[in-house]
Amino acid sequence: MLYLVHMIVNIPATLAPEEAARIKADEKAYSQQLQHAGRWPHLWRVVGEYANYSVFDVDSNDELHDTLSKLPLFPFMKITVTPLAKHPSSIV
Ligand SMILES: O=C(O)C[C@H]1C=CC(=O)O1
Repeated sequence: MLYLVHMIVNIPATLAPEEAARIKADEKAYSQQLQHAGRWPHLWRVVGEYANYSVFDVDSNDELHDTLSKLPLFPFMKITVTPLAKHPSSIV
């Protein structure tokens, strides 16, 4: 199942810079692990924003929720999920 996910990151200024850097490094490692596993096939930066549009390829709503809630930046994100279905005119 494919899901379009919009993530907006808002790290509070009160978080220590070293802690923010550690969380971002953990986030990068976790996201690359999911990308290598084929679970996160698209990750695109929104130009001019600390935000991304991603496509996740997972088996269920529960798996997506579990995956997203384990993101190290999850406590600092606003996430919007759009489930995707095959378009009848699509040739792929
Ligand atoms: O930078 C972001 O958009 C947030 C998050 C998504 C992947 C990653 O490494 O960080």
